[in-house]
Amino acid sequence: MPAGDSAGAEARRQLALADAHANAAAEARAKAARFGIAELTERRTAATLAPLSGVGYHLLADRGWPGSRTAQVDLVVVGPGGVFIVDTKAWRDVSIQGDRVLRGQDDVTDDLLALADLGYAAEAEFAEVGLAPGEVRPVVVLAGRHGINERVGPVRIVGEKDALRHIASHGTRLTPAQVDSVLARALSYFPQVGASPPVNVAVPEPLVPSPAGSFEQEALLSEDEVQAALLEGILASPIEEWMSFLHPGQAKLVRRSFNGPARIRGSAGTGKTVVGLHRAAYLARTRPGTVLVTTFVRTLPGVMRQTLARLAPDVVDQVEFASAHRFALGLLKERGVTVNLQPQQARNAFERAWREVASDGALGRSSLERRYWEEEIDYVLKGRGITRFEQYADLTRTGRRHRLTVEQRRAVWALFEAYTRELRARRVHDYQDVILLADAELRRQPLDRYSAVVVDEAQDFSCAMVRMMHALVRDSTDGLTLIGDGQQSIYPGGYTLAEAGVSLAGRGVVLDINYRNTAEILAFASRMVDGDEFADIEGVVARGDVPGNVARTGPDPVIEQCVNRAERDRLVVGRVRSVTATVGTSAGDVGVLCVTAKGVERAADALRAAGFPVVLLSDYDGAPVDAVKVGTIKRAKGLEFKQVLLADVRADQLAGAEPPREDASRERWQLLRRELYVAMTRARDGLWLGVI
Ligand SMILES: Nc1ncnc2c1ncn2[C@@H]1O[C@H](COP(=O)(O)OP(=O)(O)OP(=O)(O)O)[C@@H](O)[C@H]1O
Repeated sequence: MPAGDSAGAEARRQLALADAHANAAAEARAKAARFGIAELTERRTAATLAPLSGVGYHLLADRGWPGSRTAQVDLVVVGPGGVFIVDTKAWRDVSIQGDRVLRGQDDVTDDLLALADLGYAAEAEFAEVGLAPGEVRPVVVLAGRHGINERVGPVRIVGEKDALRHIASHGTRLTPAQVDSVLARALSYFPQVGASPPVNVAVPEPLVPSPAGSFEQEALLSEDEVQAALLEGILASPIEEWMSFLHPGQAKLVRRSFNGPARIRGSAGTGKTVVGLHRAAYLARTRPGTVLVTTFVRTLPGVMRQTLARLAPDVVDQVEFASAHRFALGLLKERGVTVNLQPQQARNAFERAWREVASDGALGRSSLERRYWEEEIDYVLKGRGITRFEQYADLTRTGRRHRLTVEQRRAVWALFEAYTRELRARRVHDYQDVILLADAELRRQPLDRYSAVVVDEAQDFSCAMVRMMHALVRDSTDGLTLIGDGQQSIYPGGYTLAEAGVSLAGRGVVLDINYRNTAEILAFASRMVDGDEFADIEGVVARGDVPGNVARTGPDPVIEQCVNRAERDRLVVGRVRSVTATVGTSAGDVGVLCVTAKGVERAADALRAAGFPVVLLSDYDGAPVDAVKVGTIKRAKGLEFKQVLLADVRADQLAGAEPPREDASRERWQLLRRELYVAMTRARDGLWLGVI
């Protein structure tokens, strides 16, 4: 080969090599630019959030993405406000429209899905130590942006300048010990990332330029802004422990999926409502639509709403709270169905029907009081929505101890017909009619508004109420959660879920740690229901759940024997005075509970006369108020107080008293004892009974 040819070939080879190097360099530069931007923005986010470490937060940077060999999590922040999984995005022309995120014209919502998925997985991981699911928050920080604070699905999107305030604003939700336990879990869950792989190119090792100088440019937040944001968080009123940190069993139950209606039960104070509220928040966060939380007592939903507003402020607007009747009335109004609820006129209608067809007949002559027959119609017939005698003729009257003859059933039916005629003639409805109308309306035209329904104190619901709630979600996955305790049933009659068309098929969970009462209070209260058998909604005769664990101890309950009512009033006032004199108990921590409305009136008058602020439970909406709460036991369902006083108990109603022999009286006696059990188990620290 001529010399000129060889020189030419070498020149081309060198040129080709130069091109290859140039291409490699261009590629490396482009890659470096991408990483450089990411590094820069991530560092800026870390720098922005760094002041949080002064108030108890830990910032874990560049941790491995669990389950991935290469992906990284920019920043995991663990502190008093919970866990924040932070991903920084250098997205410029980004806009948020409803539940979608757009970059220019492109929909990039799916880019957030990986972070959302990581959030779900991390929730499960941290539930193992008891962290409530809502305390794990995926956050996207938009580099260079400010004035943004939006939520897309479970992901919060904030501007770079808003990130510090956002995290600090969660205040103190975890104690230092809980932060430590979550941190330990985070350190193992988000693994440390190893060194980067060596640069693999056939060129001399490139010199890595120092991070872009612009990093130190203008501070994102001024010193004052940082201080203000941190202070706001520190001053935020602390939440109660169980709002963020649960028993691991509870935390896992909150997230557990059931492929149809499910039931959570457990004796008083075992955290059923707590789990129900967390579950409502969790369901609201993880699926579109509204979650309905419902219960029987009219005022309880308001109280629960107040609690959820502190527990899960991010989703409280996606959860609707309504008593069964409030819900039914709302539905009927929405559908244009006329309903005229007039409880007093309904009572008059019953009175008249009784006089006309029953007082001189089989019912009037029986040994049972009129009230028994009234309840038969109210709970056994209308509570189920029975409309034909054949349905009643051989009905198993669950929970009704007294057997009825065929003649008596016929007489009940005649009374029922007469009562119904009277109601129609007056154009009025009773409480049960409201539910039956709504139930019928839902059958006529279903309602698809709710993704889930959580029923608390489900044992108070009638069969028709359960059917109505079930109709809202049918057998959908996690649609219906019934929470309750048959031992706390205080209304006559019963039914089985099968009658309501609901099948649990084994989807039941029992909670068995009592968090509320001292062992002394619980032991005392349990004597009220010792050996009590009741008809459980799952169709079995149940004995009541007994908690396996009661964590706290305290003084024995106090029983004061009073000679008359005036003395009892004085002693009630004296007891309230002495418990509110102790450190840590104020008027708002005291509940004075009565069996009768008259008792409520007396106690409230006596306390007011002694200068105590009083709020009646019938007016209480859960907003913190430093006044003694006074009300009937029925109104106190689901509530709790540090100190409870029972102000109108009779000696013969207390433990040790012999149950009556006659079936109907025995049934009533047991209902009353369960009511007293409910009242006593409202007490966290102290229980007092004024007995005549
Ligand atoms: N994991 C927990 N850690 C600490 N306290 C808890 C926990 N779970 C529940 N509690 C406390 O126990 C109390 C009782 O819980 P909750 O009201 O949910 O019980 P419940 O089973 O619904 O009671 P009831 O049936 O008697 O109304 C709560 O107010 C809370 O103070």
